[in-house]
Amino acid sequence: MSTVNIPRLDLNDYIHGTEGQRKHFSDEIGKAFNETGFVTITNHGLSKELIDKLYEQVKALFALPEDVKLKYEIAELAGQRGYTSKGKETAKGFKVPDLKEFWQIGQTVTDNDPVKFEYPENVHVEELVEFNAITGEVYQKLEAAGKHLLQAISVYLGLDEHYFDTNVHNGNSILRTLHYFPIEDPDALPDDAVRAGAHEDINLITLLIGASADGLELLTRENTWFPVKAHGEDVVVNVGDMLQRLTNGKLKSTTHRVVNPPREMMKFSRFSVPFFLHPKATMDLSSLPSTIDAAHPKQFTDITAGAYLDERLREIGLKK
Ligand SMILES: O=C(O)CCC(=O)C(=O)O
Ligand SMILES: [Fe+2]
Repeated sequence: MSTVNIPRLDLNDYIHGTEGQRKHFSDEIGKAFNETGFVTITNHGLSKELIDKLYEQVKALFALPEDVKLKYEIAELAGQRGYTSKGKETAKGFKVPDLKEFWQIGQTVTDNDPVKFEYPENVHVEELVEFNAITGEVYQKLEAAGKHLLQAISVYLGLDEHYFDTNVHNGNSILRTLHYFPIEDPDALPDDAVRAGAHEDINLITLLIGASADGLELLTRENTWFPVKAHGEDVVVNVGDMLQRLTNGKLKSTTHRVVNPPREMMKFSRFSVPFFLHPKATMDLSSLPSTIDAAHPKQFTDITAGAYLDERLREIGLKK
């Protein structure tokens, strides 16, 4: 099995570091995103206490009776807010849906930005008094960490450090809390049913809490699957398709999946919480001219973030 280098980087080095530490951080994240598309991050701004509280809430949410959860599955929202039940999302190219249920939380605009009229309201979980406040706090902290990461990436790409700032401010990011449910009868599973089928993320970058649980794997350039492991509370960050398009493939949106556990572990749940960092719908994802030359011809058609998201949600079955 080939080994993959997923560097562990300290976000403090970028936010509060010396010029040398900041440059080192930008170089390392850029190099990793160019090679494997994945890094792990420490000092991301989420305390262990907040992460523990988050998981308490997430476990309580999915433990609610099915009929209560179904109250919060609202077809017009295409899974973008509230609950999405088992069997709804199917990775592109797969026939059998993923073995998961999830809940999504979106942007809260607190200033006068007219974009607020474009976003649906978040869905409030009446049964859990702390759920919305805690997930809201996690959303803000991951968004803040994500903005710093994009600044470091901008420097690596030779752009202004604040290139992404205005598009990410009040962007269409999504916090997804995920439950891979227990499989009571593994023999009854269709052959190709998995927790999360091989896919690439749609957005700019993804920040994932909970990758310390087994199961997440990335596809190497040699076409082998490699397990992604994170220490304790580290956040795993990977490139999504929007950043890959913008950089004409210089930064790689790496295929990944969540495999089923060994048979004796099938009766246990797995939880994880990815934050999909999206820009505003109006952001132009046309590849940067600096990433196109004779050796790297233009690979993607020009499209805005909003139109691209729409296309992708239809492909995975969330939007009709
Ligand atoms: O659950 C995980 O570890 C990863 C989930 C994931 O890749 C996704 O939801 O896009
Ligand atoms: Fe993913």
